[in-house]
Amino acid sequence: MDLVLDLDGVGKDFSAGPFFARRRTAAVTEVSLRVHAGRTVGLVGESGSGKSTLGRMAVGLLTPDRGRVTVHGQPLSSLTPKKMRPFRRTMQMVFQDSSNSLNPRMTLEDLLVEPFRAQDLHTRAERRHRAAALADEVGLARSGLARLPHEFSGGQRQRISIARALALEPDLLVADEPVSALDVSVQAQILNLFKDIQQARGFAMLFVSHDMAVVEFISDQVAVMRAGSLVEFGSRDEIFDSPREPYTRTLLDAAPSL
Ligand SMILES: Nc1ncnc2c1ncn2[C@@H]1O[C@H](COP(=O)(O)OP(=O)(O)OP(=O)(O)O)[C@@H](O)[C@H]1O
Repeated sequence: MDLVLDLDGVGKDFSAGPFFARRRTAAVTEVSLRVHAGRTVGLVGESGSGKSTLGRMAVGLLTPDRGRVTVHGQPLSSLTPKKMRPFRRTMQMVFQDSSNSLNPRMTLEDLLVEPFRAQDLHTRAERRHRAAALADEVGLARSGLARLPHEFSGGQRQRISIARALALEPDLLVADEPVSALDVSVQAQILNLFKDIQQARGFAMLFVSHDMAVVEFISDQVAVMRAGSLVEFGSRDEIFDSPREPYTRTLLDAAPSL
């Protein structure tokens, strides 16, 4: 299978504490992890375990202090800022609060055209054509293309964010708690959408969530993080049916009934 994301011993330190006693602490100590095309790795662990930091390093939004991030054979550290710009298209991220960053004055069509404009791709007519196709793909009615973000529900706004992430045909999608802010019934719809678009497009996905039920539904493999380290990695069934680590068992026991 096609290897898309290869994290090799990556780590990241942050400065913490008051100015007179500042110290560097590791948010991520040293993590190695691979994600293949068409596959989803769920990333779980308690708050502060380093999941978001790892996700940001995977798409090049944060530079690791240790180790190497390779996407489709290309080590990100070897890319100059100029080369990074077109390469960034291949790695996209969807956040819990992505929809808050939608420009409130832009229509749905403008929002879906923007990724093409930013990369200077396609003619104006072609951009509009692609915007409409993206709306279809994520289940937004074309009749809504002239509407503004506040006219959509939270779930629909997350669909808009997903469509924008898909616009440039990424090989890797990092989703950081993308359904955590949504009602449970809407969560299921958005999770199904992630599955459908992955099946259709074949991108690799790293899916960060604190919710074990969500992770069980979406993942092929599961990575468990604790205090910046990877403590367990396995297939979904291994992790959920016969976890080796007591910490993984604690997470499962703490989860509401699956
Ligand atoms: N920009 C930053 N500056 C300083 N410290 C940071 C920064 N980002 C994260 N940290 C710290 O790094 C550690 C890991 O944070 P991270 O957000 O990656 O964890 P997480 O598992 O995603 O947690 P959560 O589920 O709460 O988001 C935490 O101790 C956090 O306080």
